[in-house]
Amino acid sequence: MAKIKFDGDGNKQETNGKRETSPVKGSAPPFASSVSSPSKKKRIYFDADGMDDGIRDSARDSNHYSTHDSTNSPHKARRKAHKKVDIEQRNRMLEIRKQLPIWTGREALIDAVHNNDIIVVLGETGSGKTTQLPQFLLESGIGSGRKIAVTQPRRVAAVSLAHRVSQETGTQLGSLVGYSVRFDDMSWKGTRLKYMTDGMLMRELLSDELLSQYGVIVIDEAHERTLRTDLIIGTLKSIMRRRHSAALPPLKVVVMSATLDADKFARFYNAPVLYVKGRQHPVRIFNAREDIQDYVDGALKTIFQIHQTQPLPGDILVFLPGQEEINTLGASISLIADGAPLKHDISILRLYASLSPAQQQKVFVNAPANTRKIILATNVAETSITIAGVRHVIDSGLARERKYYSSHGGIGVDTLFVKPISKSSAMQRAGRAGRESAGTCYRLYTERTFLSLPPTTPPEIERTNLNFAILQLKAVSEETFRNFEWLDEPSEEAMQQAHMNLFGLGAVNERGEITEVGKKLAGMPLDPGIARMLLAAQTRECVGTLLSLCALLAVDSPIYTATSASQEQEEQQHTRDRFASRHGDHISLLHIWDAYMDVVQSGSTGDVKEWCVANKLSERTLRRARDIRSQLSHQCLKMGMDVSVNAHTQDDETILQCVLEGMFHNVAIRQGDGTYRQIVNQGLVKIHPTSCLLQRKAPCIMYSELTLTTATYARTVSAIHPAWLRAVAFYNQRGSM
Ligand SMILES: Nc1ncnc2c1ncn2[C@@H]1O[C@H](COP(=O)(O)OP(=O)(O)OP(=O)(O)O)[C@@H](O)[C@H]1O
Repeated sequence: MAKIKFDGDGNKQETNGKRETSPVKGSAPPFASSVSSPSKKKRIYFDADGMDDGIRDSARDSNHYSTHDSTNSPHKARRKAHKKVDIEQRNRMLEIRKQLPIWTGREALIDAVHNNDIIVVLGETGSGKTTQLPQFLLESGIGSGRKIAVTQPRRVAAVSLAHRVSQETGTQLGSLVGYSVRFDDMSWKGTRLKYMTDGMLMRELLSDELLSQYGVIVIDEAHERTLRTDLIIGTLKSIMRRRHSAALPPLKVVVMSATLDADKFARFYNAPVLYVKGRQHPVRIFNAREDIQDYVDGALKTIFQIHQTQPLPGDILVFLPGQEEINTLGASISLIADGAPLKHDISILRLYASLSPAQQQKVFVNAPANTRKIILATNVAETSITIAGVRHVIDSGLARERKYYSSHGGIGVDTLFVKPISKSSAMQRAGRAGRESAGTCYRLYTERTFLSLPPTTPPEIERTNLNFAILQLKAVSEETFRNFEWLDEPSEEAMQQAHMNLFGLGAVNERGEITEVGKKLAGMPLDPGIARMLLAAQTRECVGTLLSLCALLAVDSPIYTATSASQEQEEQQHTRDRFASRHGDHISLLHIWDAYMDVVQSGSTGDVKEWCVANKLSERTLRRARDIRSQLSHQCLKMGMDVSVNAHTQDDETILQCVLEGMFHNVAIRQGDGTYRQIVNQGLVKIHPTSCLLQRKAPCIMYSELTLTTATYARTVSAIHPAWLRAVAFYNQRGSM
């Protein structure tokens, strides 16, 4: 294997975004404890499908304690756990906490929150903001005995932080300290410190407009400017005012940011800024001598260069744009590792957004002795988290991003594409190697390329459609929508398009007011279009089937996709052919689902695994879809829907008509040259090669998403009858009356 050449004499370091030239400092602490004995022969471990572990079990148990659970005994158990504190552990962790830079500012921070309703904390990464500041507030009794919420843009961070802080407090996860993320709630009414995604706090607003159960809201990673964080920041301003007039105790707000964007938040809220100095261990940066086009291959070579030359302990974290690249690289690593003599065992783990929280948490489990963990991740691992043991980062410099293209007079489209990251992302990625000790970061791009990157990623509000945002604000109340102040005002055109989309879905009426349909759509933890499909299914009595389809659309494709081996590509094509429907990919997905559920219901866990392997399907993805389906089903039952699978209304065309009600704007008509023209903005799209409709020449198609690579490709495509479009327009608008 040819070696990758990196620039860097080992002196270049990056510490919290500052490039320095001092020599490497700090020494590595001993490796965290290992759990199994080393083998003579080198082994490869995988986060294989179906491989359950302790975390999975505890997550499963946690459902018994869910706040949604109406039985009493779990609450009793929680209450009991709530009172149990492992004093020894708490004291041991206290010594570690006291080493963090933020500890010296403890009193000043508590005073500042006492004396101000809002403060902005500008803290360097690694200073201890996220784990410590909420504990300081809890310990000081701020918040009138109400809960403290800490919002995170990403699920994996919310869950792992709650794990860490519950350890630090010596309590059981889900009792004093808990988390709440989409489709997974590990908290109860007695939880005082709740790490949650910004999206979950938005959802809580739907049932508690003034967030009356909270005394403090801490908004973490505010500089990431996700759409939901922006929505919370804007909404809190009016909530604070309205809590005063409702004679509720004041709501305290802490906005935490890692960059100089802090000034923007301070101006917005007219709030003081407090600075916390950070402590980041030095990270040596190595830039590639030339930009590496085949970054998967570049990452592969770099992994083995590190593995064969660097001592243990020292796990490797690789940043890639998406799941496809992760799967490709994972397969290549195991191929090479199978045939080559390795210095140590390796354990390959994956981390990306659509994995379940339990699957994501596997990356935090220590590797067995004499084993190097290789974690293949997307940008979900970029901020907030600490993966113990990681000393080396490999950065492809790329991320998959969703961007919304608006269009004059029509309805814009969401497109996924791979693009270079920002400088601040690159620095965050490098920083993951220096959380516990000195580390190294290998960039698969030149220093020149790094210097040409934009300083920050633009706020999500500038690259997303506003359907969700407007619907959520209106669902909280028209007053919330009217009083809402944007940190960055979206364009008038984007607002109009969102209103048009929502009108098309029947979510708002012609005066722009939210309808009953709109309120139902906002209440579902889904994109409004997907939620609309479920409502359509209610009318057509096929909710049970649509639930399965919506769950499948919420995860990645269960069919293994890209790997470079042509034999594997052929096998994947066989899988697609085996389950293919003449109607297209949506029904094909349901064919996979039905076959999978047959095996689940009749076979053992081993049978399911074997069946998935034999059919080239990801059991992990299907299991995740099953989890999501059961959560959605619970939600639909609460809304009074019949979720049974009704054999009489199961015909494929009825199901596709339901899908079309939520995706009416994702429709294209076939042209003479074989391409398709979108009906809403006249753009040209091609059917993705993985679609079973590729050869069918259907005159009219609908699709779930567009991907922009060498052309604009429609993915998850089905053939529809043009006459259905008229019926859909009628149904949706009838819903809005
Ligand atoms: N799960 C963990 N395992 C080991 N150490 C941890 C863990 N979580 C946090 N730490 C330690 O605590 C330090 C502070 O973490 P914390 O997340 O509070 O920092 P932060 O200031 O919020 O940084 P960031 O902005 O990067 O999230 C980390 O640098 C690390 O040394």
